[in-house]
Amino acid sequence: MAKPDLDNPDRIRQFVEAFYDKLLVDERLAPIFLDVANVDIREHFPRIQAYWEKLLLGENNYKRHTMNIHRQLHDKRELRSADFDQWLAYFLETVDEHFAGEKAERAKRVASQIATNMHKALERDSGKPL
Ligand code: HEM
Repeated sequence: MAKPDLDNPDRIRQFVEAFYDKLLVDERLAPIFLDVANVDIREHFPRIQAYWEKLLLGENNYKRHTMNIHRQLHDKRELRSADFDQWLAYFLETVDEHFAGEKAERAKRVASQIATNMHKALERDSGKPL
């Protein structure tokens, strides 16, 4: 059967759950979420969902400063090239495992672009390759 597209809030919620199933057991990335940032998943998930609803569905219920949040995180634990590569690999893998279509392609493109830009911005701030 054809995979669904990432085109409504319920599918975005399923995507976020499947993506974090990977992130939160990865030995490189899980400690960044659980120990460094000490995230409360009950607060974090709705924010990630709202973020992707904004980028994919044009909803306007996410109004936080994602770059500054990652800058603060980076000050506590440097976010390096290998971290971004692994984060993005799980993102692309999760989309491809469960979804297909125009929004699914858009999600992968946008995530790749933002990851690249975020990494470059952190490198610029720090004045060295990360
Ligand atoms: C090395 C790669 C990344 C790591 C390890 C990472 C880790 C984290 C962590 C630990 C938080 C929680 C921060 C906190 O609450 O203090 C967070 C928040 C978030 N991340 Fe990332 N992240 C990465 C890349 C990205 C990228 C590329 C995007 C976007 C495409 C993204 C989107 C978000 C969003 C939307 C939030 C929620 C911020 C909020 O509280 O409003 N992250 N990330």
